[in-house]
Amino acid sequence: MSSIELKSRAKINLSIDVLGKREDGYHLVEMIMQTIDLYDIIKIKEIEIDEINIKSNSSDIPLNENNIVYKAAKVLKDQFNVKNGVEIFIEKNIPVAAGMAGGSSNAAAVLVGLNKLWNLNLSEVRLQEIGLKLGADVPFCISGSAALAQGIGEELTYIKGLSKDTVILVCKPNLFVSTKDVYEGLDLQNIKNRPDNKFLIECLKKGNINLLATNMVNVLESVTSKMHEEIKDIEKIMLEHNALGSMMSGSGPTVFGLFDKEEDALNGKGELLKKYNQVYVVRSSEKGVEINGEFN
Ligand SMILES: C[C@@](CO)(OP(=O)(O)O)[C@H](O)COP(=O)(O)OP(=O)(O)OC[C@H]1O[C@@H](n2ccc(N)nc2=O)[C@H](O)[C@@H]1O
Ligand SMILES: Nc1ncnc2c1ncn2[C@@H]1O[C@H](COP(=O)(O)OP(=O)(O)O)[C@@H](O)[C@H]1O
Repeated sequence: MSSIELKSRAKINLSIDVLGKREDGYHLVEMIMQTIDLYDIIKIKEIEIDEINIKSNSSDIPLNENNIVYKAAKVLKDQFNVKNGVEIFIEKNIPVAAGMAGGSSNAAAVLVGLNKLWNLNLSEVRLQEIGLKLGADVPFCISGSAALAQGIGEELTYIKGLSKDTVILVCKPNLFVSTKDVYEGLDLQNIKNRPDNKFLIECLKKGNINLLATNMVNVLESVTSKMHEEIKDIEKIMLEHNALGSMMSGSGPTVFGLFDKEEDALNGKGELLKKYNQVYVVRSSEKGVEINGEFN
C-alpha cells in the first residue's frame, strides 16, 4: 500500500473587485491572490477497503462526505473509475472559514496527490478544470504563487508577487463568516472604493510594497466589517505597529498586515494575542500545493 504527503498552502487577497453577477449567482471578480507559507499537511494512504475515509486533528471541519476533500477524491474516483480506497488525514493549521481558502487548498492537494498515487497523469491545467467544479479558488490553490484572478476566480494571469522580504502578519478573529452571505450582501450598484489592479500589479513588479500596501482595496470588506467590528480593530492594531497597510482577506474575517520589519510584526502579534488567539507571522510562497514525500 502506498502513501503520499503534501503541503496545502493558504492564500491572502491583496485586492478584490467585484464587477458583476452571473445568472447562477456567482460573482465576476478581479482580484490579486498571493500564496502564503501557512499550510495544512495532507496525508493520503491507500487502504484495503474501497472507501474514502477522512480524519483530522481539527474538530472545526466535517469528517464525512461534506468535507471538500472527500468531494475531491470522489470526483477523481468516479471520473476515472478507480476501485482503490484511501484514508486522508488533514493536519489543520490554516484557520477554518477564514477567507484564506483552507478548504479549497486541501481539495487542491488531494487532486494533486491522488493524480500521483493513482498514476492518472493529468496535467496541472486538467486538474484545475476538475478543481473548479469543487470551488472557485481551487484552480489557484493548485498552482499557487501570485496571480490576477478573473472570471469567478479561475482565469489566472500569473504575476510577480510579494518577495520573502515582506513580513505578513495574519489574524483571524473568532467569528464565523459565510462567503455566500458576504457576496450577497454586496450592493453592486453602490461600490464606492475599488482597487486599481493594474497599478497594484505595477507596484508588485517594481517591488514598491509601501505603495502597494497603502492602495490595497477589498470591496467585500465593507460588507463583513459592517457585521463585525473586530475587522477594523485588528487593522488599527496592525497600523499602530507600523504595518505599511492592513486589509481583510477574501470574504473575511481574517485580516493581514504587510510589514517591512519582522520586529514590528512580532510586536503587533504580541498585542493581537491579548484579544485574538489565531495570529501568525508568515512570508509569501511561490508554491501552492507541494509534495512532501511519497512512501511505499
Ligand atoms: C471570496 C474569495 C476570494 O478569494 O475567497 P474566500 O473568502 O472563500 O477565501 C473567493 O472568491 C471565494 O471562493 P470559494 O470559497 O472557492 O467559493 P465557492 O466555494 O466556489 O463558493 C462559495 C459561495 O460564494 C459565492 N461566490 C463565490 C465565488 C464567486 N466568484 N462568486 C460568488 O458569488 C457563491 O455564493 C458560492 O455559493
Ligand atoms: N477540508 C476542509 N478544510 C476547511 N474547511 C472545510 C473543509 N471541508 C469542508 N469545510 C467547510 O467549508 C467551510 C469553508 O471553509 P474554508 O475553506 O476554510 O473557508 P475560506 O475559503 O473562507 O477560508 C467551513 O464551514 C468548513 O466547515
